Amino acid sequence: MTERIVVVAAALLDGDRLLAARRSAPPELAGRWELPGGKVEPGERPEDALVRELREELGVDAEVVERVPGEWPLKSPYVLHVWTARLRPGSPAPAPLEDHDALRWLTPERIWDVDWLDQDVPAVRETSARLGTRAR
Ligand SMILES: Nc1nc2c([nH]c(=O)n2[C@H]2C[C@H](O)[C@@H](COP(=O)(O)OP(=O)(O)OP(=O)(O)O)O2)c(=O)[nH]1
Repeated sequence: MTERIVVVAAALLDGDRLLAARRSAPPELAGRWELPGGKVEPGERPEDALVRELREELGVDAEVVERVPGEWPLKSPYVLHVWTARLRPGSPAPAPLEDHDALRWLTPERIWDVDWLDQDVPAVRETSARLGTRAR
């Protein structure tokens, strides 16, 4: 059985707005939008991996809030886990430092304005449904 590797991604929130990031690489993913994050390293807690990735990729100081239940398959052997997160007080604003060339804060009604990676669509749908439910 192939070992599966977890990619942790953030539903980074500012109030009801969600951050979307446009990939700049590799070529097959470039130009499409994703939830920022990356691979969990061996022995690393997923929450720590996410905080590390958000610092490296966006230059932010973030805290993880909670896991969005579910697991979505990516290109084998990767699977996607999503956690909600928010910026800590005093954090710099996100900037596309690595892997991305554009960022957008999306309000709930704008969530489908960007061209999400196909494999991210179910994860974004589940995340936005849960956020919508909680807000009501
Ligand atoms: N971060 C992230 N990666 C995703 C998403 N959807 C998706 O298919 N991927 C893929 C792209 C990559 O093949 C893999 C993780 O990529 P990554 O490039 O962000 O991870 P990383 O920073 O740890 O990678 P590396 O450059 O250090 O190897 O998962 C998503 O929403 N967020």
